Amino acid sequence: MISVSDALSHLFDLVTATEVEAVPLRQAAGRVLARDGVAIRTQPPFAASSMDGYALRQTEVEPDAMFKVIGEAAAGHRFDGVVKAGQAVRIFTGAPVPEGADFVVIQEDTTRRGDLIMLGHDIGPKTNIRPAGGDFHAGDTMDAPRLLRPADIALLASMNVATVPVYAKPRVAIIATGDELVQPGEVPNPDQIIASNTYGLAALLEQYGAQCRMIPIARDTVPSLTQAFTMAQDADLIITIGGASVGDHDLVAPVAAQMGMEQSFYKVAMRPGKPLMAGRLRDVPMIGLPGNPVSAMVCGTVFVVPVLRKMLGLPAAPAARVDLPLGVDLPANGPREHYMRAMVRDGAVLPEDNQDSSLLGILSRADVLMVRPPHDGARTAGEIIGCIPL
Ligand SMILES: Nc1nc2c(c(=O)[nH]1)N[C@H]1C(S)=C(S)[C@@H](COP(=O)(O)OP(=O)(O)OC[C@H]3O[C@@H](n4cnc5c(N)ncnc54)[C@H](O)[C@@H]3O)O[C@H]1N2
Ligand code: MOO
Repeated sequence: MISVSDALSHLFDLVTATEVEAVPLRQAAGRVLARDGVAIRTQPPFAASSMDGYALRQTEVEPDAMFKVIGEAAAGHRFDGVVKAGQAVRIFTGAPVPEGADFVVIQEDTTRRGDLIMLGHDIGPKTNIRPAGGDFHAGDTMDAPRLLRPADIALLASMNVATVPVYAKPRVAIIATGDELVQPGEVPNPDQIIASNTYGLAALLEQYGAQCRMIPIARDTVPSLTQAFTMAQDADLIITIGGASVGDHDLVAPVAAQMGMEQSFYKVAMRPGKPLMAGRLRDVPMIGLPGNPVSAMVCGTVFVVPVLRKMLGLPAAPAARVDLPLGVDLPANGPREHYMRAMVRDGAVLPEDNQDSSLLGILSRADVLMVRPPHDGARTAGEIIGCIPL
């Protein structure tokens, strides 16, 4: 058995970033920017008023000063003339500040009669002008790689980047295995159950940018599993679920081996998730997850999501953790790293009593996976422990 961190580095060695493709800005949210985004304009492109008011010369600002209004500047419509001594231009938020003016008095600080304005008494030093290029200049970049958030999309739009180079969504083929499985919505016979973790895993991976394809459930026979692997050969990553243990019907490893899989590792010192395997099947990276629903979902979170992030051009790194205080005392941990379903209440982390790896109800209720390192000693309430948010 290898450690979780060794398993993760072997997995990172199996994958590389996907191709780069160009997508319209509207489809770029949640994708990973693959090349630096370059501003093809300066924003704002001109000195712009930040308020509705009057543009004039700052040196002339004093209580009760009078100005003649000689024109108007609105957003999208500049005033073409020059503001001279004693003159002002009616201006609105977002409008270019006219030549000659270097100050905007907000309209609340003026009294207007006809084409004359008089200033009030409490005008501060703030110019109410946004300088040209205050946000960014042409040539400024958004650095890749970067997972594009909504604010990034707004910034790229403002830079006039309409087409965005992103890493292609990794195509992940998911193979559920087992005679006992039927799809949700089907009627199982008395000895059957519903395939669940396939659906949870697809949802998890798609949330992180994968494009998942569910291969029809492989039955516990060599031909059925061979057919499933063959159907998955055009994927960037093959995930199998179940059939990974040592039972007579656990055929994933033998069938993959028969088809030429180069195994990278089998078995990881973790709980749940011990019978994890990985390798390369005819050049396609493959990860074999244990069948227990919680084991598969935990391995999805701890291994597959970081692998996916690397395929999306992001740095190879384990799942992010937050440190939380323990809400209860804990006995010492055994030799395997334990990923415990836990709730967070009043800022403290409370592991569930029953950690059986078949119990999806407990996983669904959990807020975090609380991570206990191998051989971690007994802990007392209040001590800090690393947790992976779910
Ligand atoms: N003698 C031993 N037995 C087992 C060991 C061991 O070390 N020695 N390890 C146990 C551990 S830990 C795990 S985890 C499981 C892993 O088993 P498999 O990967 O071979 O998975 P299966 O046997 O196919 O299924 C286990 C369990 O999960 C259910 N299952 C499978 N696929 C799905 C699915 N897509 N959706 C919902 N449920 C699924 C399946 O019906 C079984 O109940 O092995 C232990 N045994
Ligand atoms: O590792 Mo199994 O995944 O403990 O249930």
